[in-house]
Amino acid sequence: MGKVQSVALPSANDKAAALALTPVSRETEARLDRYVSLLVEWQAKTNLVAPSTLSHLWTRHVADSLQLLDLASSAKIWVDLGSGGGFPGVVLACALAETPGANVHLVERNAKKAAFLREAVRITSATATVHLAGIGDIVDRIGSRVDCITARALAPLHQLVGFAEPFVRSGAKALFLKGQDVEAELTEATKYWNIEPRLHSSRTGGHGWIVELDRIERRNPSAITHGDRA
Ligand SMILES: C[S@@+](CC[C@H](N)C(=O)[O-])C[C@H]1O[C@@H](n2cnc3c(N)ncnc32)[C@H](O)[C@@H]1O
Repeated sequence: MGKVQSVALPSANDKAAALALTPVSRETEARLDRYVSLLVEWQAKTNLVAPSTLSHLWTRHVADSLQLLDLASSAKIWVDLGSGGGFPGVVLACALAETPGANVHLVERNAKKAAFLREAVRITSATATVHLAGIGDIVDRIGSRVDCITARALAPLHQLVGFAEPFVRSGAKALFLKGQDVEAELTEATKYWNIEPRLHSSRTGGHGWIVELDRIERRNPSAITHGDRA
């Protein structure tokens, strides 16, 4: 007999706590409900989030993503790098679905995860474009009219800054969700880049930080090895 694994599903209490931290409209809540159900369904066959985080998915992942909206309240065109299971990109797309002209570009190189993202966009009717591609290949495809670029759990900060540089040079803001090692990552990043980061502590508690960047200039091009680029 095969072993039956019990999975702790997202709880109503967790959802209530998340929406108290980051309130949304009823329409957005309905879209997020559909997204979370789909994610739980797919999680059985594709690893979209760490299984240990499934029981507090709303606070750990959904609210973590939603908090970015207040830091770029007028942004309409977003690019989420390494979207994986859709954090923060699909959550942002659900919240922006009623905003005229809004679109979220979801960049993901893993075909299975990109398929999940397409299905999530379809069932939520969110306005988003899924790019099955490596980050280095999509800069030209997306074009320069980008208001905000995001990434979560993708790469060390100095690499993220490199990914974001062409967009920020054209006027976008970068918002990176980071963990407790943010100071060390900033120290490393400033070896390669002139940046003036603004740090926001995460509304969802823990040791999370959001790094906000409005300006990126390369400090010493020869210091960046080829392997740092996607
Ligand atoms: C650890 S997951 C994080 C996913 C999501 N952002 C989150 O916070 O839950 C990183 C994701 O980035 C994708 N990824 C890594 N490097 C990439 C690249 N160069 N281009 C596109 N996607 C990439 C991986 O396939 C993976 O799905």
